[in-house]
Amino acid sequence: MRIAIAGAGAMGGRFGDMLSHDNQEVILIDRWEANLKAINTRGLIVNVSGTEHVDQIVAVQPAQVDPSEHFDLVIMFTKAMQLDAMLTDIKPILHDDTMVLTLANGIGNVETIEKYVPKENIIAGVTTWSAGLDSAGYISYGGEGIVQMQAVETGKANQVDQIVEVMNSAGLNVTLTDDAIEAIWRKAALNAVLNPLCTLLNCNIGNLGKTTTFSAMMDEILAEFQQVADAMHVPFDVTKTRNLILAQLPDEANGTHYPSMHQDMLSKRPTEIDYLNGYVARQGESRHIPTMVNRLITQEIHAMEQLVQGNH
Ligand SMILES: NC(=O)C1=CN([C@@H]2O[C@H](COP(=O)(O)OP(=O)(O)OC[C@H]3O[C@@H](n4cnc5c(N)ncnc54)[C@H](OP(=O)(O)O)[C@@H]3O)[C@@H](O)[C@H]2O)C=CC1
Ligand SMILES: CC(C)(CO)C(=O)C(=O)O
Repeated sequence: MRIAIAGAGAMGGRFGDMLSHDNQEVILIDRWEANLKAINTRGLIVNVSGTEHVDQIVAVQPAQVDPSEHFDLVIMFTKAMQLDAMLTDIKPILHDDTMVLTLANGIGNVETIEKYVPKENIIAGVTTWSAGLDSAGYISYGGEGIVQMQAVETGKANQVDQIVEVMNSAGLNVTLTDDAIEAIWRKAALNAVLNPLCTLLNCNIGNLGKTTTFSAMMDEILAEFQQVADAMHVPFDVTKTRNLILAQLPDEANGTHYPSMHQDMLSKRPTEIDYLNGYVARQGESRHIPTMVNRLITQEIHAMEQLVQGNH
């Protein structure tokens, strides 16, 4: 299967590495020139639980992709705030026979893609796989994860089934769900708990889970998600969400992982807080639903962004 991964950072690199190792035709698309140069010069260096290998995978600028090229699948793996720009850049290769999969964190990504791609060509999903971007052309990963996804509209079932088969052959643990919106909200809530708390407390997921106040902090954040989801008529099961969060704590899951938001803060790069806690805080405020916890967390992360970036 011909696959283009738009966004060659930590997750784009991990998925590209796993798919290319399963003999799929994969290219990485990215605008970050230093990343492209490193990958095309020496290969993508991949550190898997301490053991390195080099993946000779092609990485190109969006403008370098021949518009006549047809990819069976494009996986969007930019950060949420880069998604619109990347879609504009790669629009020439978004043909009628190209499926577009989004596994990025945050709420609102599907709506952004719908501006560029017919709904029946969009597959929306979430993933608990993790990866770190150590430097340009160098990623590290470990642990296990899952992918849950669903076509936004029916009509391309055969293509979706082929994509599930290819991704599972690469070991990506993919299942189809009948409610991607619920899965996206559940993952966003997971990220709204783990990502900012690990970033503010400077700890990995496992150590956060060992604190005596973790459970109370999780429940405060999730209670506001539940109220806003109810008001927006979005199915949200706080117990399933709690269980998914707790399942990340063991080392063999994501316990040793510093969430992507922590990595962004270390790299002095913008975080996705506005697509997580910030999204729920805004939606709550517009409906006169108290969302003080998520609003304060959002403000704290933005303040931290300004401090680490020197914009204060
Ligand atoms: N990391 C993780 O463990 C997980 C992440 N996710 C989600 O997946 C999506 C992608 O995340 P992730 O792969 O971690 O993101 P990364 O920040 O690692 O990479 C995404 C893109 O950011 C840009 N970028 C990264 N670093 C730099 C830099 N130093 N200078 C310039 N550009 C840079 C590149 O795009 P560009 O060329 O446009 O600059 C890159 O393709 C996000 O929505 C994230 O929340 C989901 C599950 C786990
Ligand atoms: C790995 C995981 C699940 C932890 O929140 C994630 O989604 C991230 O790092 O952004």
